[in-house]
Order: sequence, then structure tokens, then C-alpha cells
Amino acid sequence: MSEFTVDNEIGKAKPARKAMVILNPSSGKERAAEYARDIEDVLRAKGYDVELRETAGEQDATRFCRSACGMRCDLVVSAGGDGTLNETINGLLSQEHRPQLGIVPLGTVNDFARALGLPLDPQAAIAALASSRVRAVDLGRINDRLFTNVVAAGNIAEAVAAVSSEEKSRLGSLAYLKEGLKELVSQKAYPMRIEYDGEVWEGESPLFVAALTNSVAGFEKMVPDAAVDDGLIHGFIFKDIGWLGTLTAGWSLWAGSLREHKDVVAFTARQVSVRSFERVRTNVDGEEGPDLPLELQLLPGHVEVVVPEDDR
Ligand SMILES: Nc1ncnc2c1ncn2[C@@H]1O[C@H](COP(=O)(O)OP(=O)(O)OP(=O)(O)O)[C@@H](O)[C@H]1O
Repeated sequence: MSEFTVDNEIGKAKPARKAMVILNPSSGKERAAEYARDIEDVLRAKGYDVELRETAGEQDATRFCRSACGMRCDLVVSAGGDGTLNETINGLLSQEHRPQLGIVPLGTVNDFARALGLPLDPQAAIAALASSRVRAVDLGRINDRLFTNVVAAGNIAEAVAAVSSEEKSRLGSLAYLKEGLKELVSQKAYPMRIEYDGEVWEGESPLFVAALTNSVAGFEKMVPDAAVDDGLIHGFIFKDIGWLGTLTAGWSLWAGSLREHKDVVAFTARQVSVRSFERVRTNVDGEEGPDLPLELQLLPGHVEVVVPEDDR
């Protein structure tokens, strides 16, 4: 592997660009080795020196990405599901040098790739890494971590915890919808105090959702107008509305008109805090998150993601 490539135009050596590929071999249905080889081929053809790191368990992707920042890598590719992507971007926290990000979606839902309009087929996504186009996208900060897509506080967090991995593989995002509806109908509400850009909402709520993108649990209609680079947190407070209200809210969600529902407080903000004097669980990007309280902050254009040349 060469450490230097020659810039033919000016005839002098310049350092090769460095890329780190972070691959979760447990996602991607046993084809990890094949994908790793193909990703490396595309990146080498693009002029990168490539280092491959395979994760063996929780937080490995965060440590690898942090070391990629320290090595001043130009590009980090996250190959795995949303869990691996979330762990990868967390390696960018508080880093002075942030590499560009490539995404190869190998999970079941792949919310961030959907929101970005990236190819969901792994081989097509690998081919798209050859693109020279990048898009600066927002990330969210939640307490001392980062997130890409969504934070939910309340009964949906219980619902997601109830989805078994067998069901997740079999039903994909439908499994979440099924458990989510079950939890909403059960109607447990929590006392919450939600502050957003200086406004305050206080009351009983079964569920609060903060989304950065239009894809939430594979479902692209909840926040149809949320763009990955709009600089906004899209907040939804569900009021304590009984099962009939829940059904109509469910219908509005399905129809993409949740924002207009009379029992949903919808807002956009850059800073949100969520508190309760009861224990309230959360879900962050599809994985279990910290219990309340939460401090959320929007980090505009925080990472540049490689996107296909022709998705405009
Ligand atoms: N080698 C490994 N074996 C098992 N688990 C791993 C390994 N490496 C990382 N992990 C853990 O697997 C978790 C889930 O991974 P990820 O979300 O990428 O895959 P997935 O579950 O197939 O995707 P999805 O969440 O979309 O269904 C990660 O959060 C990580 O902590």
C-alpha cells in the first residue's frame, strides 16, 4: 500500500487521502467479507489508502471513528445498520477534525440512508461511494452523545424494547408499528415539562418525539417536510388523548398530517429540554437511550456525507 500518490498535474508528491472502513460483520446477512472487499476496491480506485476495522461489539465503532479523527482520516465509511452508524458518528463528538462520512446500509431499517436518499441496496450504496458529491447534514446532540435521526421519550421506548430481533428480521419496520400501536392504545402517560427555544409545554404525555429527518423507524410520512439539512429539530408532543384520539393520531401519522392533528403539539426548534419527575425511558436512533432528563441541541451541517452524483 503506497503512503504517497503523485499529483501528475504539478508533478510533486502529496499525501494519499486516508479512509477508514468501519464494518459490523454481524449485520448484512453473512456477506460482510464480500462487502468489505468491494468497499475497499471502490475507495482505492478513488485514490484512498484504506484501513478496514471490523467491530466485535458495543462501542467499537465509536472508538474506531474517534481514532480516525485523531489520524486525520479524510473519510470514514460506516457499513452496518443504524446502530453501527449511531456508534460511528458518536466518535465525531468534540473532535476538531471531522472526516467525511460514507454509509453502506446493511441493517433492517436504515433510517438515515433512507432520509438521505442513498441506495438501500448494499452493492448500489458501495458503488455510490465513488461519487465526488457530499452533502453537509445536521446531527443532534442528546446530553453527552450524538444522534442522526430520532429521539422518542415515553411509551414508544417501551415498545421498541419489546421488539425481538427475530421479529425485527421478519417484519422490519412493521414490527415497530405493531408494538408502537399496542403501547399507544395502552395509554400510559407521563408528566412532562418540555422547553423548546424559550417556549414551555407542561402536561401528561404518553410520547414525545424529536426527529431530525423524515424517516422514523422506516416510516417516511411522520415528518414529511423534515430535511437532513434544515437546521431544525422537529418536535411532536402527543397529548393524553385516550384510545380513540390515539387511533385518529395514528391515522394522521399514516396520512402524513400529524402536524395538523388537534391533540398533537408540533414545533420546530434548535434546542429542546425534556424533564419528568417520573422515570421515563427513551429510544435514540432505534436503540435504548438514557432516561429523562434530556437536553437536545441541533448541530447544523455537522458532517459531510458522500451522496450519489445524480440524486438531485
Ligand atoms: N461483531 C459483532 N457482533 C455482534 N454485535 C455487534 C458486533 N459489532 C457490533 N455489534 C453491535 O451490534 C449492534 C447493532 O448493529 P446494527 O444496528 O449495525 O445492525 P442490525 O441490528 O443488523 O441493524 P438494524 O438495527 O437496522 O436492525 C451495534 O449497536 C453494535 O453494538
